Amino acid sequence: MVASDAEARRDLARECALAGFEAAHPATVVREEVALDGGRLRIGGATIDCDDYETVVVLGGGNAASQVAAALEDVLGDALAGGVVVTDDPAETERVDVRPGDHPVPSERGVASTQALCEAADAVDERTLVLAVITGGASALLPAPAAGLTLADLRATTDALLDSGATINEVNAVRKHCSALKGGRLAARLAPARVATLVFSDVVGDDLSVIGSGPTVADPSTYADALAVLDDYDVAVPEAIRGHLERGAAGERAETPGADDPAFERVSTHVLATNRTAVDAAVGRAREAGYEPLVLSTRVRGEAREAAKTHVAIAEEALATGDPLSPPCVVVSGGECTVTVRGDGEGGPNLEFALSAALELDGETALCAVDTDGIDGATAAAGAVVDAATLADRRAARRALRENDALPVLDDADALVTTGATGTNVNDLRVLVVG
Ligand SMILES: O=C(O)C(=O)CO
Repeated sequence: MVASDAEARRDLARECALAGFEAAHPATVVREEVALDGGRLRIGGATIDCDDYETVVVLGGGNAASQVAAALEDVLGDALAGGVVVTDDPAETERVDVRPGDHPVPSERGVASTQALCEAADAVDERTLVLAVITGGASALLPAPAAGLTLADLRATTDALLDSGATINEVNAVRKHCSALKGGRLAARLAPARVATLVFSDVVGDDLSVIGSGPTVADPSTYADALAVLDDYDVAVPEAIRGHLERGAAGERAETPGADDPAFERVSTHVLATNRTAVDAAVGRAREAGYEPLVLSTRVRGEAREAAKTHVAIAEEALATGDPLSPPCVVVSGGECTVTVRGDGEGGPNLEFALSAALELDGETALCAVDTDGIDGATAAAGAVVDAATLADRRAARRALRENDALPVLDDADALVTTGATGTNVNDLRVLVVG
């Protein structure tokens, strides 16, 4: 293998991934998807006449919420009166109040910020157009304990759910039924205002009622579903939570609003960016570089180290037989892999994906695996770029993988992709460059 060819493949893998980050950044997305033209607000294919409303405000939360708010300020200018968003990744804004919260476990300051959001929500009326910004992370960043519950109850429940192996749909069925805001309750609070919800999806499959626990979306799940999740996964939660859910299932608490609830009569939902946004941009960069691209799937999930082997197998097949496409080619996938933590090391799903791939790769292939929010697991890296030459000591690398300690090995190999918080969050992205 010629060293410069290998380097070019690694560079291209990284460039494709970074193109994905840029395309999914709120500044890029909002510039493309939202425009104000003579009082008419275009959001994707829909149009709302701002002149029908006295006030336009932005309310919401999520990792990317303040970046979306800043981009909306640019588009709307004086037409935007203000608003409140809660985030852990603050951007500079002029009109919208950016308040702090924490993720993935809710915090005291998140509760205070969400209280400010609720007060702003209670101040709107039918002459208000609310742009409700919901991005990944909103479930933890917008904690509003239901009556009788405390932040400590929510924190203990979040911790237990995140360790349980339950899917995000299941986790959020519980969170929605412990909240005064999630599962459509924010929409109920905002009615009769006109609400246009702007969504950045970090959920595989983009179920609107799951993204950020769907504060403005009708909720198909029930208290009984929430209890079933706790039972199916043996999740130990505080007595107050179980009691609350049991009373809800017995009909003593109001259900989250469903599709026929009048709360949603004046609510529309607009998905501005998904994993596909990043995947398409990565494909575009590959094409520019003269490589035939293939989108494998935007729904790859499961144990990261195993999914990595499947990706390597696809590259091997391409090199050996030209199926599913002939090299030089670029295979892109998205979705969200998980890690079953057994050791006590530093890593995340993308770092484990990359390390597992590096142990298998042989031949003219480079792979980049990154989290589009720039923070894989709880590390300071977005992910890594690897190839057959990345690992100097394979035994040590295998041991690191066993101990969930991918970060130091990939750092020593100078393989990390380190971007810092990217301002967006549309799940994971992997790029295989096959020479
Ligand atoms: O990230 C969150 O807040 C979710 O619950 C999924 O969008």
